[in-house]
Amino acid sequence: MEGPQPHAFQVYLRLRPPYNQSNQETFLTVLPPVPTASDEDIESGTKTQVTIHPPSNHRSQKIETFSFTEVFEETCGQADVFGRIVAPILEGVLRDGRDGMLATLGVTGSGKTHTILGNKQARGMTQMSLDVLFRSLSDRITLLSDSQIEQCNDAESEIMDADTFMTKVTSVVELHHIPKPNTFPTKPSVEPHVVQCPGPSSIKYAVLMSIYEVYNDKIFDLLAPSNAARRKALLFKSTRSSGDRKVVTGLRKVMVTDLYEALQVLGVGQYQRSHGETGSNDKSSRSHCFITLELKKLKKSRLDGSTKIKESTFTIVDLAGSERARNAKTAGDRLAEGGHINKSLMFLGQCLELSTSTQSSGHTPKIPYRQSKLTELLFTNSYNPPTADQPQIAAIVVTADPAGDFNATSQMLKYSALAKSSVNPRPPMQVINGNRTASGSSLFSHFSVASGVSGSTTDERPDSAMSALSAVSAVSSSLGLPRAMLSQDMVNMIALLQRQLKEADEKAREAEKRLREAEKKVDEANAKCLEIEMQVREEVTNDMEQRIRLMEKKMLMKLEDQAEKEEIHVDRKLDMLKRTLMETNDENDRARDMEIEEYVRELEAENSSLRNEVQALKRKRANGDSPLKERSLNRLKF
Ligand SMILES: Nc1ncnc2c1ncn2[C@@H]1O[C@H](COP(=O)(O)OP(=O)(O)OP(=O)(O)O)[C@@H](O)[C@H]1O
Repeated sequence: MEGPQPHAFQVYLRLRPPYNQSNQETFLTVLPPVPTASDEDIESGTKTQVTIHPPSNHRSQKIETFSFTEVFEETCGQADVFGRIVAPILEGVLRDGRDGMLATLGVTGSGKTHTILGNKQARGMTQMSLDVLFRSLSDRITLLSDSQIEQCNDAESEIMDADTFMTKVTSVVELHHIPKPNTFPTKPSVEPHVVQCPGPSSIKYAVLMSIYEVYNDKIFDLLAPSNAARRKALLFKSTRSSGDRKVVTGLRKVMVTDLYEALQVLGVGQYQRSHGETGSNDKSSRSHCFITLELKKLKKSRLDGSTKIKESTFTIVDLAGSERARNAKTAGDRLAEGGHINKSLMFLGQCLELSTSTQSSGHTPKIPYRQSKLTELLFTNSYNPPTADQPQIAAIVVTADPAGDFNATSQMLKYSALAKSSVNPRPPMQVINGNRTASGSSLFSHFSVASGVSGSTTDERPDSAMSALSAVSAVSSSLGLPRAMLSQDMVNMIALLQRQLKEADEKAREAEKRLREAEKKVDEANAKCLEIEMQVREEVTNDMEQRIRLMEKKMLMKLEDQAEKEEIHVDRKLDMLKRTLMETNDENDRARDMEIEEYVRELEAENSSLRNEVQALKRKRANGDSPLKERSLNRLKF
């Protein structure tokens, strides 16, 4: 079954300031507002184009120009980006009940996360959006009742208020990772952007916040904490109310009622997001993160008291950055993650390229967004399909580092720009006799322009055939002389030069055609290389996973073996101990027996001496001696 028609995006370019203030060489130049832009744009000075100049040692010296909805230069701050891009989207979500989406796309380290989440000093688009949202809704904010939850939840979501959520997560999420109010940056201010929500004050709003990530092409809930190894991937499917549009099911959604609660939930989501250190960024996002704010507009019917719920969603997406394994210096898990990231971004590139060419050409080709979870989510899930009276409001901010990786940045601009053109600069021609005087050079440039000798590959060039007559006129006016003052020799020479120029022009065109063909082949070869790189990455990943499983199995067997040996060893030791104990017991018994024998012997000796004594006494009595008397006499002796 065919899904809904995917949408197209407004595409902005944001350049990041240099990493350090030293004079780094940059390859991007922002062009002044162009006359082809609307009058309004020229007045407000909106810049929409950049050119990219390859480094001098690069294979191709083609200078390319890319057009965007607007280009934000290095000096633009978070407030500028918010005011120009995000505030209008929020206005559409809050005031008109439309769905909106904001995503950042770029090479790793180019400033995607900085734009979306800011840093310790400055807020990002998410914090500023939440601030505007709660300021605008102020006392209209409410919680959904149980029956309302049932009414609007058919995606198996687990909906709860912020207090319940915080008590559930504090046992899992380390407490110091949950932000405290005094740790939130409050700048830049969002003062001018409060939106007036239409309708009577009886209309209430509930805000549901969910955060999930696409990691290795699987969707994981970032608000449902669980052990990384046992994380359960969520399903992306159609539900009763979503029709043929798929939605992420089984998400935990938190009803937030103020900025503080929302920022705490955001903190938990960020704590659980997959990050890693790469050679290009010390805290690189290893997943695509989706922050979703669902606005439920509750309107009570005066007739039957029932509540009508209208929904609009604002989705903020922080995409992981594309990277070259060589630059990112990744290995193992990081390399496999990088493979998945690059693959999903390659599919996104294809879809974007097709959707922007659709915008400029007017026809609607099929966009292959079903190739990955990321493109499916970005192109269909984040909001309801557009209709004639409800066009989508979706923006992609492409972030670029003008002093970063030239190849990766140029590739990124190529597939995200709304329009592009290129110029192949040629080595400058020598003026006859090498005398390049001021008038000589202006004469030359006049020839070049008049005869269409420029490197442009666009269709600006007029027909290269120029009559000798007009060439003579052009030269005479360039020299500021009347035509009649030019000698016949000069006229002949101009005609000759003009013919040579025409031939050179044809040769140049031919060479240019061949160059374009060669470039096309190089592009195709690059795409093929990328595809092969993806395949190899996948094979390496699978191979590695298999090896790890095998190693785990071997290790397990070794451990079991070791445990068995340990057991036998312990048994033996026990036996020995028992024996020793028994032997010790025997020795003790023997000692005790000897003691008893000794004691018995002593007793027997005493017994026999007593018996002797008794015998002696008996004998004395028999002799008439009284032993008692003898004793008394003995006593008297003392
Ligand atoms: N416009 C900017 N102004 C000031 N600092 C910036 C800007 N953009 C990026 N940075 C800083 O550069 C560093 C890298 O930026 P960030 O993490 O946003 O890159 P990223 O594109 O999200 O990278 P990855 O894809 O690897 O996650 C951060 O320290 C960030 O604060």
